[in-house]
Amino acid sequence: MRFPVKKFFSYYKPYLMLFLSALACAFIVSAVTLVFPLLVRYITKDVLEGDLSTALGEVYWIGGLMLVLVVIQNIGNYFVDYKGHEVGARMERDMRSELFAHMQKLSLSFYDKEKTGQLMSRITNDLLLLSELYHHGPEDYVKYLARFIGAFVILFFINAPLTIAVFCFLPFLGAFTLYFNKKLNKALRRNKERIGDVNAQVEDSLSGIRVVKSFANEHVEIEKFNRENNRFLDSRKKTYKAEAYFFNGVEAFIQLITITVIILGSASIVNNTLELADLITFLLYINFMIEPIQRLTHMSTQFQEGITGFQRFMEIMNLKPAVENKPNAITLPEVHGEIEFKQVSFRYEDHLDNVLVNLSLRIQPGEYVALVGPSGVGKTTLCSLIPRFYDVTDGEVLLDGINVRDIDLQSLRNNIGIVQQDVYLFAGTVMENIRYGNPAASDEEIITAAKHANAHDFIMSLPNGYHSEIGQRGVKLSGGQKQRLSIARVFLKNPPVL
Ligand SMILES: Nc1ncnc2c1ncn2[C@@H]1O[C@H](COP(=O)(O)OP(=O)(O)OP(=O)(O)O)[C@@H](O)[C@H]1O
Repeated sequence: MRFPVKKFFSYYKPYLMLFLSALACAFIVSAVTLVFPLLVRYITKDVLEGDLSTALGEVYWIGGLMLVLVVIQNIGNYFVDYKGHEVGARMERDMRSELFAHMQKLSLSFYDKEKTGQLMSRITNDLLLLSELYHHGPEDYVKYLARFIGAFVILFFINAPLTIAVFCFLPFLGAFTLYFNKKLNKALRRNKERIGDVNAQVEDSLSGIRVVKSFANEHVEIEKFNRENNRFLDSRKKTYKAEAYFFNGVEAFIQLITITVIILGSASIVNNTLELADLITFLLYINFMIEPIQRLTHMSTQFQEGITGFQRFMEIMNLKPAVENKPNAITLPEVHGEIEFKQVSFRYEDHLDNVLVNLSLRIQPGEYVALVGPSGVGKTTLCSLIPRFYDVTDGEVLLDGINVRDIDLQSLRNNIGIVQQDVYLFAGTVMENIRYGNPAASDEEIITAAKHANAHDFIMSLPNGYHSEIGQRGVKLSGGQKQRLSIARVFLKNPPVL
């Protein structure tokens, strides 16, 4: 996949002014920092080696100036830390909302394949790291590039040969960094997949906690979890190994540069081509040149983490829902409810066998139909084709004579109600769960729907009646009670096709 540069930067757009202000502050802070060694040089070279009777007064002045610079630096850093992070957090919020909205649009065939825990990991961890890159990345580049270039220019004017000697190390350091970047990218990507697996395992084990307990299989779940947890550890160990090589390699380069400066600088003093004050300044500025390179390692890790997070984000964003609206899809007028299957064949995936083959069936409005057959023969599958949870492989499904593929999805599904075999209720109150069938319904309508579903009596016996909390997935209700609520939910929707 080519890296979508335009898309990557598009998330800055709403916060451009704030972001640019933070960048400007980062630049000012760096520029101010560069002044300090120059002031030290001025004191050691010009003030203390000049007329000592006026020296102290001048030192006080310079000290005062340094204080002012410190204040500017701190205000700038405060703005960068606070507003810079805010920009990153806002972008992260936007992307998370976009990703969640996109996931909601993806078809069931996508969820058949993906693990919920993995998806949760993408939407939480990955974006967190990406937001770090979004605000720290450019800030760090501006900050350290300004320091690096500033220090290089100043050092060049102080002593060109010594500066060039230092500079000669940098291409090697660059090549070294590039080599490890690739390794780290791979390692960080693997880490993300592994933590996703851990999440998926937690999600699976905890969702099925009742089954786990009924089989007294806690040890099995612990074993499965530990397997994933250890795989994550192994993956992180590999990352740390690569990082340790990388960080220490860079450290060695830095020490080599410092030693070179000390030796060459001392030799230059002996040869009278450099003054001691200049060597001190040199050593002070060397840090300004080295620090960006030192940070480069951190920045490249941050960069890799952010970029892999973005790539994983785009992998989902680039997925098109398998079932989509056609251009100019029809919004249904009043629906009578005639359903026709015309020589329908269906398989869940290309490599799987057909579940339905050449099936034809017509259901008249007002007709009740029961499909009877062995388990797994395709009864649920057949029902799933009417609201287009999946599209037929061959043939067509018609609602009131219109191919369901030509109907606007929202309009189609608004006219169909389904009580699933596996009842799913949301955490919340009884009232909220029934209202899910029609968010605009009044309390009276909800109570009527509950009465029709034979749920009113048991609801009234709950401690808070319709306002009773039913727990995660309705755990506080019996199986039959859950089914009645889900029937009430569909009655409230009152669709032409049930
Ligand atoms: N999401 C899916 N992906 C792949 N295969 C599936 C999927 N859902 C169902 N199947 C397969 O399709 C076949 C038909 O399943 P379906 O759920 O329609 O059966 P059913 O007749 O409703 O069974 P039951 O009476 O047991 O509920 C089964 O062999 C099943 O394994």
